[in-house]
Amino acid sequence: MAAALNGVVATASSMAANISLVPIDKLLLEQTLWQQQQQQSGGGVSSGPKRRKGPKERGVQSMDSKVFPPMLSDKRSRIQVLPDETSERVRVTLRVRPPTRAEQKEEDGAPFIFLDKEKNTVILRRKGSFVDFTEFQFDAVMPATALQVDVYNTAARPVVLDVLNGYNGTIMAYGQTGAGKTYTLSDKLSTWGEITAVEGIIPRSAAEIFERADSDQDYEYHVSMSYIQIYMEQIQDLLRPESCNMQIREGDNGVYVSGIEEIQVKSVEDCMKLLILGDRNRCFAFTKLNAHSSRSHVIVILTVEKKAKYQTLEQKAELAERRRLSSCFLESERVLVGKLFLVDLAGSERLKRSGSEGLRASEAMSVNLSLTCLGKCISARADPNITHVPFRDSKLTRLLQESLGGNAKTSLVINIAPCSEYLQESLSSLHFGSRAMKVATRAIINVEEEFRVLTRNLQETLDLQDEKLQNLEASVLSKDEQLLQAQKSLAEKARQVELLREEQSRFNEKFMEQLRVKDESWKNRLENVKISTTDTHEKKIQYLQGELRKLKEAEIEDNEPGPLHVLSCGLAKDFAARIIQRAYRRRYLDKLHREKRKLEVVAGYQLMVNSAARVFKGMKALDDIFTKRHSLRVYQ
Ligand SMILES: Nc1ncnc2c1ncn2[C@@H]1O[C@H](COP(=O)(O)OP(=O)(O)OP(=O)(O)O)[C@@H](O)[C@H]1O
Repeated sequence: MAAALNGVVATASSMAANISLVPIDKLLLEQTLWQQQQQQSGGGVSSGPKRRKGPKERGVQSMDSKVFPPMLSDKRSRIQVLPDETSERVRVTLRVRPPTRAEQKEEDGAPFIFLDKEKNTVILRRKGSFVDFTEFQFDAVMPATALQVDVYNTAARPVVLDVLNGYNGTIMAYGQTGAGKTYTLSDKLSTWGEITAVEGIIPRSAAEIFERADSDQDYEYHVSMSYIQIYMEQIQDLLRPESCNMQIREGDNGVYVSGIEEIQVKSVEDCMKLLILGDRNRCFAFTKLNAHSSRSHVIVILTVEKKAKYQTLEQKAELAERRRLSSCFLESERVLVGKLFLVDLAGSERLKRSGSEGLRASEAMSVNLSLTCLGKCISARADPNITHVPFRDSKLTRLLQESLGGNAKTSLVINIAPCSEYLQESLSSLHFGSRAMKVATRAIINVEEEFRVLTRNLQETLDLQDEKLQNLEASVLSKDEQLLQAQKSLAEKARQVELLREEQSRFNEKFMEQLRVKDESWKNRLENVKISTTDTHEKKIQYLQGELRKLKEAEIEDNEPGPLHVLSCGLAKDFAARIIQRAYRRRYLDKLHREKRKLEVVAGYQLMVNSAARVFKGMKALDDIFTKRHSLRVYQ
């Protein structure tokens, strides 16, 4: 067991189902490769808001003034106080962001937010008006001049200390876009792990945890970290960005994200590296209201396991013996498992103001929708008469179910902008914070026997494997189905081929028969070609020419669709038939031509004979004439 915990720690997790065995360096390397791939192909007091029309006004104070407008010290100004100040509930801190240069110019130095750090109250007053005001009271109010460390000490530190004692804790920043939520939680992360003045709640919490763990002589700590975002209602693991659209499951210890990566961290530096790594995959965008606006809700989860240290082998042996005797688990064998959720909510935004269009508008609408749902859950939790809380209406509320009045100590930081232009948005945030203060919580220390921690983690791993197996089985089934379909279509194709073959052999038979008939008819024709030997050559030639013409005519007729075409079941067959047919014709035509030529040669000989005869005859006549003349001369 100890060996297992020494090497790679199996962390208990109600949120995370996966035991991470991934060293940070390996993860960083994998992430870089993945990104390259992506580039190639990203208390005690509570108040309800009191809206009151004061009949008079007596001056204006600066924004961070400790002095209130006199009217508010009026006894008639009513502030609700929770009936039971010691009861556990969501703690709310208000933080006002310093004005930007543009805002400073616009406001003309006229304040509209008044804070009373003594009473922890805030008043919003309409610009130029001293009549309408709204007053809220929170657990703490932090002016624009408040340092990061002050905010951490007030809003976060108590929760972090509780987490170290085995409680679940949530620190959440809420407010309109550009109000300073990200600044409050995680601004200015340095890789070397040093906490500077500007570092936000997340690095400071991690630093506190490791500082305490290092100095604790009696307990050993195992810390692991997860980082997720909810973007357009899809959960993505920011440390494994390829894992998107992750599912939320419900186990014995509440809801958790199935398959989430939990990385063991051993120092603040490790945490910083993971935060920087996760931030690279976070969705930010430029809007008119914030140049670096978060388009998703992000949650950092730090799981702290704490168990008694066993220094020596003797101590371990003694422990084993005591366990054997008592047959139950001892206090010293128990593990405290505290989980810290650090939630940077995306800011609500009015599309008109932010000028978001297209995808940016869809993101804003998705964020607004989930924030509305969060508001509804808070309202339902704040009202004891309402029994149904619509946690399931959004992924955000489903995940934060325990933080909103369940087994968790929750601290909410309400961020508002300091200018009157955003009065409505600020009012809405303050109302939200005010309602949240009425949400009671019931945090308990999460103690688990060591073996249970492992068993549960193993069970969760098994669940995950089961799920993967089921998916595999489903995919195998679908492959089987595809195979069956392919086999069916193959059989059908084979049947068609068989039919075609039969048809082809039928055609071949008919075609051969046709050829035989043709052959016969050609033979007959040739046999009918009779030339009388007594005919003159001219007559023979005429006869043969006549035959030739007939043949040509017959050929033209044959070109028209005939029985061959009817029999044909395809172009190829038709083509083949034509070729054979033509070859036959050509053969017979050649034969006829040869006959004709022979006759012509014979006719040529005849002509030569005739002319030779004529020449011979002429010569004979000449001879006769000479003979006659010679004999006359001889006998005269
Ligand atoms: N207390 C502060 N001191 C100095 N600068 C601040 C403070 N709060 C916010 N800022 C600055 O104001 C700007 C907007 O803040 P931030 O990004 O934290 O707003 P946000 O509420 O997270 O907005 P979004 O919801 O759009 O992400 C940033 O430039 C940030 O540095």
